[in-house]
Amino acid sequence: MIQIYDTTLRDGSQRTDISFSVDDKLNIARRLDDLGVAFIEGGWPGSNPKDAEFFRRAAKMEWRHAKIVAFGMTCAAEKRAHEDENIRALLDAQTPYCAVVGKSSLLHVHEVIRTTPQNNLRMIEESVAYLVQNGRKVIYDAEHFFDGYKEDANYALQTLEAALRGGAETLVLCDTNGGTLPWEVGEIVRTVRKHFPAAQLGIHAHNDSECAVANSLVAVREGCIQVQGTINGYGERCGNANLCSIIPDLELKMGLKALPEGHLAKLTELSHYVAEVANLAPDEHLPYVGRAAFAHKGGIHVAAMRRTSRSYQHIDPELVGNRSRVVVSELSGRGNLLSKAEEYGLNLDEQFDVSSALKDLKGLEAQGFSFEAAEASVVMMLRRRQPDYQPPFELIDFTASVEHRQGRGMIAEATVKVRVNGEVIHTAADGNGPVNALDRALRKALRPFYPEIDHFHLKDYKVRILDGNHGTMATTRVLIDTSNGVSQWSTVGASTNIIEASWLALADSVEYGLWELSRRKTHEG
Ligand SMILES: CC(=O)SCCNC(=O)CCNC(=O)[C@H](O)C(C)(C)COP(=O)(O)OP(=O)(O)OC[C@H]1O[C@@H](n2cnc3c(N)ncnc32)[C@H](O)[C@@H]1OP(=O)(O)O
Ligand SMILES: CC(=O)C(=O)O
Repeated sequence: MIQIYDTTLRDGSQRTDISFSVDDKLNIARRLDDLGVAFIEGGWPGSNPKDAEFFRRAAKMEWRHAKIVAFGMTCAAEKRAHEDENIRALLDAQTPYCAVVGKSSLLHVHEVIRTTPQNNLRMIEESVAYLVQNGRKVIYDAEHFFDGYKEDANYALQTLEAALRGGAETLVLCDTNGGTLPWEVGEIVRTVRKHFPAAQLGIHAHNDSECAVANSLVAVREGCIQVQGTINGYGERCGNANLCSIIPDLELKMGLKALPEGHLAKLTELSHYVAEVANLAPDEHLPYVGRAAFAHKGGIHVAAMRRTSRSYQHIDPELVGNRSRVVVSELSGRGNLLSKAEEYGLNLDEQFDVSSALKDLKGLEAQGFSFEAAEASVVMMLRRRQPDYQPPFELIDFTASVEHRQGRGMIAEATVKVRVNGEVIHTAADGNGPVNALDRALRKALRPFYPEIDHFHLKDYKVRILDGNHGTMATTRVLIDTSNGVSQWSTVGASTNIIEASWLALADSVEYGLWELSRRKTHEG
C-alpha cells in the first residue's frame, strides 16, 4: 500500500489565486478523508490564525482514514528546538503527525538561512527529536533534496541521517524547485535507498519542468512508499504533483494500492469539488478527472469507439468516476451524429440521411456556428429532419427595434409572428434590450399553448466575434444556456447580424425545451 499524503491545504494553498477559509479547509479535509488518503497536511499552524484554528477544530473531529498532519520548519538557526515558537505551534496543533521541513542544500544553508552546515544538522536532529519526545510522529521533508544532492551528495545524505537520528518515521525527498528530470530522480532515490535500506522514503515533487507526476512514479518504482501531492496539482508556482493522476496511475497501471477498495471512483467528483471550493474553473483537460479526459471529437475516433471502447481510451472512465462523451463539430463523422442521437433517445431510422445532416452541420460550422457546446441545437437539427416531427411553433416574422429618445433613454421593442397548431399569433413586447424584447414577445405568443415556458430561464448568454478584423461587420456567435430547474441545455446561433444570431439560439432553446418536455410527458404518461 502506497501512502497518499495530501498537501492541498498547505502547499496547494501556496498557489496564486487560492485562499481557503477555515470552513473550506475542513470541508476539503472531510472529503479527502472520505476518499481514503493516508495523510492530510492541514497547514502551517505557526503561519497564521486561520491555520491554527483549522487544527483546533480538526482535533475535535473524527477522521476515518486519514491522519492529520501539521507542517512547520526546523527551529531557527540561533534557537534551541524547545524555545522555538514554530515548533511550539506544531505541538499546540495536537496532531498525531508533524511534518518538519529542513535544508538539504548547502546553497540554502550558506546563503538563505545563513548558518553553518553543522548547525543545520543540529537544527534538523534537535527539532525532530523534540517533537518525537513530545509524542509526535515526524515526517521529515528534505527540502531541495535533489538539488542539494547534486551540489554535495555527502552533505545531503548527512541531513537525512540527522533526521533519522532525531527519530523521523519517514524521509521525504523533495524536488522543491521542480527542475529534476525522471531519470535523475530514479538514480538519486536508488542511491538513497542503498544508504538507508531500512528507512521509509517518500517523494514530494513540484511541476516546474512538467515532470512532477513522472518523478513521483519513478520514485515509487525505486522504493518510495509515500507520495506527497495535491488535488488537481494545485501548488506553489506551477504546482505540485497531481494526485488525481498519480493515484490512478499507481492503482490502475502499477498494480499498487493507494486508496481503500472501491474508493478510486470518487476521484473525479473530489477533483471538481476542490476546484469549486478553490473558486477555480475545473481544468477540463486534466487526465483521468477532466471533463474532456474521455471526450471524443474526431470522427475516426468516434467511429472506432462505437465498435470498441478500448480503441481510444486507456482505461474505463468509470473506474475514476468519469464518463465518456461524444462531441459534435466540423471534425465529426456520421458516427458522432449517430452517437448523439442515441444519447438523446432519437431513433434515426434507416431512411434518415445522416450524411446530409452532417454536411449541413459542417456548412453551418463554416458560417460560424459551433455545435460542440450547443448539443440542444444538434438535437433539434436532427429532430427536425425526422418525418414525424411536429414543431411546437413555426416562425413567420419577427422585428426588433432599438431607439434612443431624448428624455426617455433607450427603448427596445420586438414583434413576433408565429404559427402554433395552425393558428397565427402576433405579439409585441418591450424589453431592456432587443433580445430581451424578442424573448418576451415569443413567450407571450407561446404561453397560452405552453404555460411551462415560464419555467425556462436564461442562465448564460455568451457573444463572440469570430473575425475581429471585420470590425462591426464581423460574424457573431451567440451561445445560450437555458434551464427549466430540472435540466439545462445549450444552443447556438451565428450571423453577421447579432439580433439574428441571438434569435436563432433563442428559438432553438425554446423549441428544445418544449420538445424535451413533451418527450418527458410521453415517457411518464
Ligand atoms: C518548500 C516550502 O514550500 S516550505 C513552506 C513555505 N510556506 C510558507 O512560507 C507559508 C507560511 N510562511 C509564513 O507564514 C512565514 O514565512 C513564517 C511565519 C513561516 C515565517 O515568517 P517570518 O518569521 O516573518 O520570516 P520570513 O518568512 O520573512 O523568513 C523566513 C525565515 O525562516 C528561516 N528559515 C527558512 N527555512 C528554514 C528552515 N528550514 N529552518 C529554519 N529556519 C528557516 C529563514 O532563514 C528566515 O529567518 P531569518 O530571516 O531569521 O533568517
Ligand atoms: C516541503 C515542500 O513543500 C517542498 O520542499 O517543496
